[in-house]
Amino acid sequence: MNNEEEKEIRQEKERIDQMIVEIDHAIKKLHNRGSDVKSDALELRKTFWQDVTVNLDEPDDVIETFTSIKQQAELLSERERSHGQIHKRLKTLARLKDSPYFGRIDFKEEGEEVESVYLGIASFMDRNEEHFLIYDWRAPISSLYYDFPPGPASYVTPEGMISGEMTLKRQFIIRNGKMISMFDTGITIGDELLQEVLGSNATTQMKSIVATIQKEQNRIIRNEKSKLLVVQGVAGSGKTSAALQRVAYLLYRYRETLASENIMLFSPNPLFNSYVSTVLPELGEENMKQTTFQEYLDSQLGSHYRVEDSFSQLEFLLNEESSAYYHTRMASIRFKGSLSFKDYIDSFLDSIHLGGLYFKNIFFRGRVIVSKMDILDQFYQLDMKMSIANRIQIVQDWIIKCLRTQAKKEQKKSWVEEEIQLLEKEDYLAAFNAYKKKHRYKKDTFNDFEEEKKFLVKQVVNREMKPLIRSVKQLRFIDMKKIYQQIFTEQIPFTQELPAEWEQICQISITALQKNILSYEDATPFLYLKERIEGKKVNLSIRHVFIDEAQDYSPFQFAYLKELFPYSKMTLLGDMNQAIFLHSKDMVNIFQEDPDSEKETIVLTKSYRSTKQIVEFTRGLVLDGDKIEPFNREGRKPTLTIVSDEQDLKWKVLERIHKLRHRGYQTIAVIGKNANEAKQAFLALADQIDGYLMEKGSIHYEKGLVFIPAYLAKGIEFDAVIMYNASQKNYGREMERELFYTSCTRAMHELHLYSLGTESMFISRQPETTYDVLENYENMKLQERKL
Ligand SMILES: Nc1ncnc2c1ncn2[C@@H]1O[C@H](COP(=O)(O)OP(=O)(O)OP(=O)(O)O)[C@@H](O)[C@H]1O
Repeated sequence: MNNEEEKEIRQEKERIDQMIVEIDHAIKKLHNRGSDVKSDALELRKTFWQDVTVNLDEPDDVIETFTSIKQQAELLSERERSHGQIHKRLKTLARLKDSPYFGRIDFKEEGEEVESVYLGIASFMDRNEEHFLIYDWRAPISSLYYDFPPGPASYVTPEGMISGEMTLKRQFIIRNGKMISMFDTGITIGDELLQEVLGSNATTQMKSIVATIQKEQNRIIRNEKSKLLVVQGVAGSGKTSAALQRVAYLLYRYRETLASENIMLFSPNPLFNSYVSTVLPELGEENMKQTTFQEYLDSQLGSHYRVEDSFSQLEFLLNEESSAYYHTRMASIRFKGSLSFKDYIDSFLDSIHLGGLYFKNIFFRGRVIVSKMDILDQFYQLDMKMSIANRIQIVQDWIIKCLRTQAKKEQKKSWVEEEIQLLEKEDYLAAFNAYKKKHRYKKDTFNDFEEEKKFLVKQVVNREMKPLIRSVKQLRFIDMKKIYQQIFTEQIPFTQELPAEWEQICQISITALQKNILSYEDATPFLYLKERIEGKKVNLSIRHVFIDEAQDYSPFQFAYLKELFPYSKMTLLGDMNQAIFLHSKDMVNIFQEDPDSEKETIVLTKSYRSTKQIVEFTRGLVLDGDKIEPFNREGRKPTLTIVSDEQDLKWKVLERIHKLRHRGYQTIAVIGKNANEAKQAFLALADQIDGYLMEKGSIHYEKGLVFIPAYLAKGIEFDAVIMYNASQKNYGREMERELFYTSCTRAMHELHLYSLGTESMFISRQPETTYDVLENYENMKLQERKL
């Protein structure tokens, strides 16, 4: 190191020390303000009722009282809000104190002096609030750091483009307020830093990547224009990372108008939800709303139908090949996920304008009081030009009117008298309280016996009628199951071709519906039809929707989501090579070009997660793998161990786990092809070693050894992956390629494949140089030859 370099390091260290002093000062100041605001809020809460005038004598007084309470409540909530903001800022300052910044650029804007810009997770100003000591990584000027090497550079601000020259680009690793290392970088954002970050151990929670965002990823993060942003990225290319930093960016860029509750992330499973949940808080932002598509389906349909989940569908496809209706179901899944099926339902909807809706009788105390035929007549009497949903609305009002008329009639019936006699004391008291409320608490007793009786009669009838009215309001009088069933029983005029297996598809669909089962492939079409009849559901509060693992959505599901969030921008992230669900393969998928002019596609080809050796192996597993570029991080080659029986498998895997632990790896996954295999592996090893079994209900995972089915490992990563049985018997079908690839690409540092008998064709077709064959292999081959 020369003198100049030493001097630079010293100066940077001094600056960090100064920065810590400044941050400490800001923390102290804010702390004092926080205490004042907190005691203000506490005081306000204590004296809340002293400062409002409560007078309910006259209507005017009531209004005045109301206004005074409202004012007081607003004052209190304003104090509490600012206390919340102070608390949030204090947390950010604590993070800045630990690591004030991670980058520096010196930029000379045309015609200006050189300015040193330090980048951190949040901005920080000097005591006079005149200069930025640290710039937020999301500030317009910060994009220089991600987009350019030293040399000519420019960035976009709301006022226009600013050009100039970057004279220095530097990176820091600062922990506990002390500089650990510093590098000046060239073309990309420091290989050194990225090497260091990627070389560390996997964690059970995803980390933020703001210090090392790559140029292509930055395009995703800062994209503001596209209504539909499609990110196609290879495994481990940072799709999820980019999505989460994009959320943080949007929250910063539109902080006046956009809040975290206006952003929704659809993730592949609940485990993934918890995996990503710490990234935004780490960046000082609140988490966006998170859900899974399954959760959404369950919330809409789960209370009335047995909705099959996506994993059960996948398990069927993986395990039930011998089932009599396997091929029919495959065809059914394909067709029901397609836009043709959506068109088919639309044709059906056109036909039921004229006839074919089904309703249910409405019963009251065991008698039909509004018959399904009457409802049907009422519906079809209405003007055909009105939409179905509008007509349903009118019919609903009509039924409620009928129920109200019926309620009046019921009041005169003898059962009401009997019920009154049987009223429990509590029921009577409840009725009396309702009476008092109705008379604005001005009456302490019923006026006379007649009045009491009249009131109780009404109460008793209303009590019985209420649930009925509620269910009419929920449109439960529509017989949705029967209506949907017609899709499979009626001849529907349709110009496109139906699948060759249509007849059998109809049969299996009807059988399931009769058992009240909505298979996963039926759930979205059913919901679509239901909403077309009942009135479309749209969500207006969500402004940005993110769909991770988007390749696993069928075109039908995607079209449904687009209609559900008509005013949202969408970001889709996916990788066709990880399309584990049948409907997402070999058919038009949501990534394929469509003439949507507002759509922008960004392709990520570099894989950051795994070592170069693992990527060199995994890219051979997929068809267009030569486009996958490994990040240059060295590691061990993947290994293949062929074993002859279950016992051998158990001991070899156990030995491997011990070795991995010895090397310091803390998250190790034994990945099974399905839930059953993961469980078997767990049971086989449970008496020898501590580990967790992850099942589809699991919502988080801990450091250590996990046994997990491949589909649950989607989106997450481990230090080392052990594939429990990568045999040809287990992975011998072309349709299992993506599942195999997904499992292997979960590994960051080591990948070990075990095979009970001959290894899968996905392995044997790989160049031999990409993996090491261990132990028994030669013996096995010899035996095979002898046989
Ligand atoms: N720019 C980056 N700097 C540091 N780490 C990065 C960067 N980009 C990606 N990574 C790391 O690479 C790993 C994979 O990232 P991520 O999970 O976002 O990829 P993905 O494309 O969603 O993967 P998959 O589709 O395989 O689930 C993570 O550990 C992430 O932290």
